[in-house]
Amino acid sequence: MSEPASDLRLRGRPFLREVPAPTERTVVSEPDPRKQEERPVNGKTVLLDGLSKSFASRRVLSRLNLEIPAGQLLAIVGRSGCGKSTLLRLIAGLDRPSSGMISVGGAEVKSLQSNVRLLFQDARLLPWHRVISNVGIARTKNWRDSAAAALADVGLADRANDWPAVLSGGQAQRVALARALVSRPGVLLLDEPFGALDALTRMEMHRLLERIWHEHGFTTVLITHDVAEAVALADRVIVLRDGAIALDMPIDLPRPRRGAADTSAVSLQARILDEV
Ligand SMILES: Nc1ncnc2c1ncn2[C@@H]1O[C@H](COP(=O)(O)OP(=O)(O)OP(=O)(O)O)[C@@H](O)[C@H]1O
Repeated sequence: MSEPASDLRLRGRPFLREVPAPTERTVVSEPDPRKQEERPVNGKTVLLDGLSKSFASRRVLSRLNLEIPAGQLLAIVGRSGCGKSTLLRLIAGLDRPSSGMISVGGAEVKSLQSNVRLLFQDARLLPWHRVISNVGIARTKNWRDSAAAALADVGLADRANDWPAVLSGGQAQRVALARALVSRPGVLLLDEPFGALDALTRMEMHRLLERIWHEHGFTTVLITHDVAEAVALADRVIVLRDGAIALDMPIDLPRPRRGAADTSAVSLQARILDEV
């Protein structure tokens, strides 16, 4: 089937654009609803096929089958210890399944994937490198330019020469996000990335993630304990329980979303909580 002309045009767009001078306003700006259809397709499809994982005799994940289409923002919720981080580590290639298979963009995951990036609750910046060097840590060709563009994308161009120690928690997480974006990932895996942030910073980070995800089009898997966060951000929410998928629910709310002000969001949250 031939692709729509708009898709072809957008694929030609540079992934990390030069953006106007960063300000807090740039960072928290919401996606323009008029541009909802103009999404680039840079994401990779993630496929889990009969995926199981056990540690010694304890089975944590049991024959999971799941297709995450390219560019989708999927949230995974579930009780502590249900296997969320284990699943993310398997997708990233940090660990190997006990049985079954994972593929990213059609290629089986057998080791660490260069087009998959993982973000944790703590930013994990190297304290002996300045911010720009942390972002460009892979030292690819023209790393300084691409690191500066990624920092501008998260609204921190003016902090390039700071040390990580002087950043706030939210700023450090934005630097970690820039470091993930600089390699133009096909898949971004987020393991409770906003869990340690205060409520206002968390809301800012939600809008930042939504904008960047919308503009770049990578596939995103977000792990969260926070059902409201899952419904606010995701296209689809999965509940993991007893090593299996207990609920797989699309979130069809229009973007930008209004969070607590949206009564449909609240009823979706209640349905998810019933299954957790
Ligand atoms: N390397 C390991 N060796 C042995 N057991 C492990 C290992 N990693 C995870 N587990 C076990 O697998 C189960 C799932 O752990 P996991 O960290 O994936 O849960 P989680 O859903 O992410 O929990 P939380 O929400 O508390 O972070 C737990 O019982 C944990 O003890």
